[in-house]
Amino acid sequence: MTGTDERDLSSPHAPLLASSQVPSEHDREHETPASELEYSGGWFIWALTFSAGISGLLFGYDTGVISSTLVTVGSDLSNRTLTTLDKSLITSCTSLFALIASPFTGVLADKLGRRKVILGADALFALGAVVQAFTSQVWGMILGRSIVGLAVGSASAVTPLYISELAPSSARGRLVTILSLFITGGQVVAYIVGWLFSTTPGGWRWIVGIGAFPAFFQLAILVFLPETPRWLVQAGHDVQAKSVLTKIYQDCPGCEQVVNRLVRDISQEIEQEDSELGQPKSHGAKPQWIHDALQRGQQLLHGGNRRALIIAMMLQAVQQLCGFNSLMYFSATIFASLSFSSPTLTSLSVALTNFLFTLLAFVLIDRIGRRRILLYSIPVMVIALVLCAVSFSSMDGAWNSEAPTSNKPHDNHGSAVPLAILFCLTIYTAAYALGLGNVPWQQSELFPLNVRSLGSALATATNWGSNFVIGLTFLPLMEWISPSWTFILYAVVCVVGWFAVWNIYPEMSGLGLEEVKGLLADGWGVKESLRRSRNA
Ligand SMILES: O[C@H]1[C@H](O)[C@@H](O)[C@H](O)[C@@H](O)[C@H]1O
Repeated sequence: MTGTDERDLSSPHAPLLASSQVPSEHDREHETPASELEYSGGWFIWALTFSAGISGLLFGYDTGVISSTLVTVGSDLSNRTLTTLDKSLITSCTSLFALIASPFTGVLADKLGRRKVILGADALFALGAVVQAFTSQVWGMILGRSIVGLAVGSASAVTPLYISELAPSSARGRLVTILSLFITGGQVVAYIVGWLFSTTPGGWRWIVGIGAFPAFFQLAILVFLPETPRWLVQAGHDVQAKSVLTKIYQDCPGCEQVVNRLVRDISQEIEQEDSELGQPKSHGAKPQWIHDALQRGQQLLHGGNRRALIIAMMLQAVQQLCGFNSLMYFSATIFASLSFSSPTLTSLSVALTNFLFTLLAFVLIDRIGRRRILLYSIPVMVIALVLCAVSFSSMDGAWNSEAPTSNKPHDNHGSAVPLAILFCLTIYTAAYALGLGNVPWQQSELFPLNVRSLGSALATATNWGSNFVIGLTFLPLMEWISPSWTFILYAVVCVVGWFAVWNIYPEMSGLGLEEVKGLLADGWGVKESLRRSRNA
């Protein structure tokens, strides 16, 4: 770092622009706020989003791949057929380690930068894939899946943060949705690869090992990707921040003004946060980064930050507790029980629907808005779940998740009920993909810069905690309270989620990241956000 092109780190929030560059009052009045620009970003930001989105592909691939792995592994591990306990541990250790990794990711992303955490996640993705592909023991598989869990946890926390901090506000929704497209696309690829290798002896080693390739690819290209301007300003690298922003806004009319305005907004936000805090430094006992992390934790629990955290955690909890991943992990089991001739192919239809409707969400999200898309789509999920429950209740025989294929508890050949269930689950998946599947990943936009990565990380931990609960409880619930009541339970979660969204989730579409703070400062900001979006 050279003294001439960087701010003095000892006063990290000193005025950002050299005095000759500081605009006059008159200039400021005529500057266009970045949030009011109809600018969807040039090739640079799209290239960055696609490169970062590979993390989403890995996340989707590694979570989607488990169902086919479990059914093709045979007795290759520890020379025995997998027990139910083996299967549960192999499946759930990934969510558990993702849950453990995500809060630490927040601290690391602040200390080292967003980009380095993505690099670290890639290394873990590759290592986890290699360990799984070469192991011949059950514990080796659990170890590999746990390493992948650490990778998934950190990638899922840091990548939306990275993309939303780079994105121009009018395209932010769409750019973050690209991540969901990569996740759901990764799941489709995992189902297809699983199906292709299902009859090859030892094919499961390929299924899990293939996950290493995108990780290596991303590792190679990430070297060329920049850090986010917001992190750079916070770390005192202002000139680099400006040059990244200049590339992002290069095709935008009045680019220089917009960039100046943005840099000043970010730096003012940091200054204000520091002055609210009084910037006490750590003395003695605790290292500075622990001190900073604790301080951020305290800040997160106050006022608007606490509201942002509640919204982000609520959305992530509803995304998982609505039960969607029970389909992702066990749809083949469900369809086998319903006597479909090719359960894996039938479950591929769920993954495909999820992907295609995420694509539709990508087109619609910035136009319709996050809040509205949720308020429209969740009721459709409720209706589909209730109809699914009614269909299940009209079937004979009790559910048996231990041996759904051999015992065929539901002998329904010739009945229309399995098709009705497939139809309801497809509608449920489509509505989920339009709203809940992707909106919660817009979480970073809710938080001001100083608590953004910690807040996003805690929301991501909520996602993985709830994912773990669903993965662990779905099959027992189907047996204990019946399929109908299980789906009714998910419908109740959706209803509760709908009311929570209605009451506390303001419309974020089109707001600049620096404006959101004001919205949540004195309340949930729902009315104010609706007023603004009507006027926009
Ligand atoms: O956004 C994603 C997506 O909807 C996936 O299909 C699902 O498996 C994940 O849990 C979720 O976080």
